[in-house]
Amino acid sequence: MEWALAELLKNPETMTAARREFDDKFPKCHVIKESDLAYLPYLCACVKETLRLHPPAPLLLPRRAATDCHVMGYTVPKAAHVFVNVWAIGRDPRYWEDALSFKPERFLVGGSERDVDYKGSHFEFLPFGSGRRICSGLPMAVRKVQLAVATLVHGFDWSLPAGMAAEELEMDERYGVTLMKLNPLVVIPTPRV
Ligand code: HEM
Repeated sequence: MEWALAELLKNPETMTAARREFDDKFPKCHVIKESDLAYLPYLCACVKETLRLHPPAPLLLPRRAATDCHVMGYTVPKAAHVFVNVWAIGRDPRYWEDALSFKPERFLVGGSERDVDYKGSHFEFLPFGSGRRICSGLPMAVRKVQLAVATLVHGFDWSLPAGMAAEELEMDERYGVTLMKLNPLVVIPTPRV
């Protein structure tokens, strides 16, 4: 959620587009419910784009090779620990157009990645992993994050601390088991409803 808000603030045209989507479909005093998410494809694409650039588990969970195997010309010996760097895959320009830019529309109808979902069968996008150890909380996690981001975006105007321009907002990462912002996001909310 922190990364999503940071990206929306850093790319104000995406915040405006997400807002417009709400305002076109719901009255200002509307309290967003889970069932409303079906009408907010742009907001859902913002969450997807956030998870592409900032996967909370950047190396998934470690795997251990059950047998010697050969993958793309490399030999992986039996019992080797294997880490899948989904952070790097999500930013790889071989798989993503304009890979480092925050462009939610790539996941929408007409976008280059419109059919990519969370289920682990599109190997260029694996924020929840893949295969038999895929995140078992996936359906709940996606809905809850979408709902929380939607509520924050719809419910408040967000501004940066005095004098800070959107382009100055740093996106440095603290690398670890989970991928966090190096410096926590500082923003000023003003209720809209
Ligand atoms: C945005 C939120 C979340 C993200 C990005 C996420 C991501 C992940 C990832 C990448 C894995 C490892 C998958 C793999 O190595 O293939 C995982 C495993 C797991 N996650 Fe999540 N997760 C999230 C939320 C949740 C929630 C809310 C729950 C529980 C309600 C949950 C339960 C689990 C469990 C139990 C596993 C281990 C599955 C296994 O090893 O069989 N996760 N998650």
